Amino acid sequence: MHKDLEKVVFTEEQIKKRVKELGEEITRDYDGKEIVAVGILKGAIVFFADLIREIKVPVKFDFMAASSYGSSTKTSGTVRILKDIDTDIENKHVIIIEDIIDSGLTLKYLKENFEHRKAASVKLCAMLNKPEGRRTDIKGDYVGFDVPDEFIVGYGLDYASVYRNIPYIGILKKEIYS
Ligand SMILES: O=P(O)(O)OC[C@H]1O[C@H](OP(=O)(O)OP(=O)(O)O)[C@H](O)[C@@H]1O
Ligand code: HPA
Ligand SMILES: [Mg+2]
Repeated sequence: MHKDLEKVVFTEEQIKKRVKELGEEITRDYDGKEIVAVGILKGAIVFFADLIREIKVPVKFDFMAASSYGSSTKTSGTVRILKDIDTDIENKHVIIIEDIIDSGLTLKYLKENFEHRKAASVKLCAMLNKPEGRRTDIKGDYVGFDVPDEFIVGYGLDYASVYRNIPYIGILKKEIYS
């Protein structure tokens, strides 16, 4: 285990199995349709790359960069769009792909933004969900695992831009950020 982690919460094997199941569920739900998968940079990139290979209907990729945490473990409360998609999503079936739903502020903002662009449907897919962090009523349509109310890193999730390349998911030691 990485020396800065307090605990591993999901191993590489558990992640792989769950991602495959999510891909199968999405494949069933979108039978006969084409998906526009929008990955939210940077955190979602690892999950995005794994998930789209488990989806067996046609998938177009796009990316949006949003940031609300900066170098903190608490949300700033303001979602900044740093890069927009370049696909016209009008009448398209969009799945927004995220690493984690915590306060829910990022996804609430993005979902409303996408609906204004007249997508045929907008669903939310997140590898992790932290129910105790929630500050809005947003809910994921496809969720990998629930995590405890701790600061999580690995599998794309960072603290101050570090730890994204850890291939499993763990709890960061409090002494690292307090
Ligand atoms: O539900 P919320 O409280 O809004 O938190 C979730 C969002 O916060 C993190 O992104 P961050 O802003 O840290 O940017 P990053 O993806 O580049 O790390 C994470 O990747 C989600 O996008
Ligand atoms: O627990 C978390 N870890 C990393 N990034 C995050 N963004 C929201 N919550 C988290
Ligand atoms: Mg993010």
